[in-house]
Amino acid sequence: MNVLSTFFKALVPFVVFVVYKLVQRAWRLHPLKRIPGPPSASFVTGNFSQWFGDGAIEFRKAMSERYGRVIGLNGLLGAKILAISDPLALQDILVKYHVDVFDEAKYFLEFNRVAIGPGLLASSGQHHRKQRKLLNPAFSTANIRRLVPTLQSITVHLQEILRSELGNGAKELDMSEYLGRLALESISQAGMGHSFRSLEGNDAGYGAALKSFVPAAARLHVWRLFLPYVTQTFPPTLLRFVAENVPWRAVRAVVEISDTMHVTTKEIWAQKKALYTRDGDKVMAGHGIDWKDIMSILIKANLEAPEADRLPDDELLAQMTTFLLAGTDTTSTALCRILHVLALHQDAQEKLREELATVAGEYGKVEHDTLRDLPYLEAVCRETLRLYPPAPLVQRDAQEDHILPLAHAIADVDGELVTEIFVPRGATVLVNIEGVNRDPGIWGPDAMEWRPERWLSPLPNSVADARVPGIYANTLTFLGGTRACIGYMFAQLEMKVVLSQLLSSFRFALPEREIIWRQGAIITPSVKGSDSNRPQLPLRVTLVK
Ligand code: HEM
Repeated sequence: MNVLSTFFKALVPFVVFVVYKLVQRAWRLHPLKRIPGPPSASFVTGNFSQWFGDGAIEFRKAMSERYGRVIGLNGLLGAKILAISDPLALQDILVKYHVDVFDEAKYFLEFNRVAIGPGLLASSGQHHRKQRKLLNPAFSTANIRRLVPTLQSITVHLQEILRSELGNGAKELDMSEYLGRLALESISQAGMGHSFRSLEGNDAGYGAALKSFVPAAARLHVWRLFLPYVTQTFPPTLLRFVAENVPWRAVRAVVEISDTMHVTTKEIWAQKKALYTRDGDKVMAGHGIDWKDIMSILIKANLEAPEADRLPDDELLAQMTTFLLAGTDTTSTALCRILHVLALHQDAQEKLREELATVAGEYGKVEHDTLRDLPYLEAVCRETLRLYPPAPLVQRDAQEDHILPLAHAIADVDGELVTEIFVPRGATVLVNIEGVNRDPGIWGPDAMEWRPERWLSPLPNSVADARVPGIYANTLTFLGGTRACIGYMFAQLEMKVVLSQLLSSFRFALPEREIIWRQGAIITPSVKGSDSNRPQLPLRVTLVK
């Protein structure tokens, strides 16, 4: 108890220091007040709850329509924030000045370092580049392609589970639950060559920890902002002791979850590394381990890399949980969205099924190259990921003063046209992924419509002219620049494998209850009126005759 009371006493000057820093920051960000945006809803949290809380999806849409490509929002304690979808400004933020000026927020990196370990989501600048240099080749087309049989057999397993649920009739099934389990099984087998038996509904250990990580982290949302100050001020052993004993369930939950994930990945890692170090390439042939997975590829790549490019074990180990965290809910919610739109657009669902029927084998399996080249499947995936990006925003913080150029002039609060914006050091910019993907100036007047056909004929010139700095289909869904999604090819492949097999076997239709979409860390499906935080996508499922 003594340690705790000393800690809380030491906290007083610390809190004063933090408040001073916040006020100083709000003052420095004063120039951003010239950018028009909605009035603040609260002095303490500004527009945060409107932008990220219930009703956020509609609020953001209304703000983009009203204020356009640069929106001046209110953040914590009156600090100004910009939400940006101007492609030229985004070139600066994501590509040109990413390493020197605009990086992930410090609190985000620090929280991930403490909770997940020193992986991609915890590293910045040149160090982040070094990690990507070693990791990128593991996600090459050739390596991802070798994972097709793994993904297909996981989907066959799901097909069998759904068939036995249905018997001979139709049934309402929560597809979010099944797709969540499938996404976890896919990334754990592809990422670590390990099954957590998620499809069987195994809800213990690593799988459970992974599922509860994001909600647990979200409960600490505002408090996470102070973490960089806390870790700079107090030694790690004291912080660990406090975190384990503090009467605050959310903190203790994060500690427990983080320990479970760390211990599990470490065991799998140690086993594989020992085998590889002993037997080298010969090990690929056996030991009952699937050596096609990303972890095995990385163990080999790291041991063979020149000394200067190698990463320490703890950094490689942390990537495993990073991949699983970043690749599970994003992919499952994207798949949920596709099934939902196909349930809304039965004609499109039928057209896709017809395209698949010409090429699908047993269980609806399609060869990799054929799957990649199916035009309507590609169009459905692109259009859904354009209109409904699972992660609609990401945050970047300016490390230095910077002048952002704009492709399209905006009027400031006095109605004066400006073609560049002064962004002071410490300012937060939100990369408005959704804003870019839905911009009628880029996509045309039907930008808000779900119309896969747009991808089957040449896109308007405005799409190429906009020079969106994204890695996927002129959108920002998987972002762009050095921090672009490392798993984007894997995610696309997984989505196509799953869709081809599920649509060959099942029809999906809307339930009686209304499905709505909610903003959390990512956008997830729910049922109107439900107070559950768990994603839900009840669809009426029938067997295809
Ligand atoms: C439809 C599915 C997916 C979407 C929409 C998506 C989207 C994104 C976005 C927007 C970012 C940038 C985040 C930021 O900078 O703050 C990102 C980063 C990342 N994604 Fe994905 N992702 C998906 C699937 C995956 C998969 C399957 C993996 C598995 C490996 C993955 C691994 C990562 C990692 C590790 C990063 C951090 C990259 C870095 O900082 O260098 N993602 N993703």
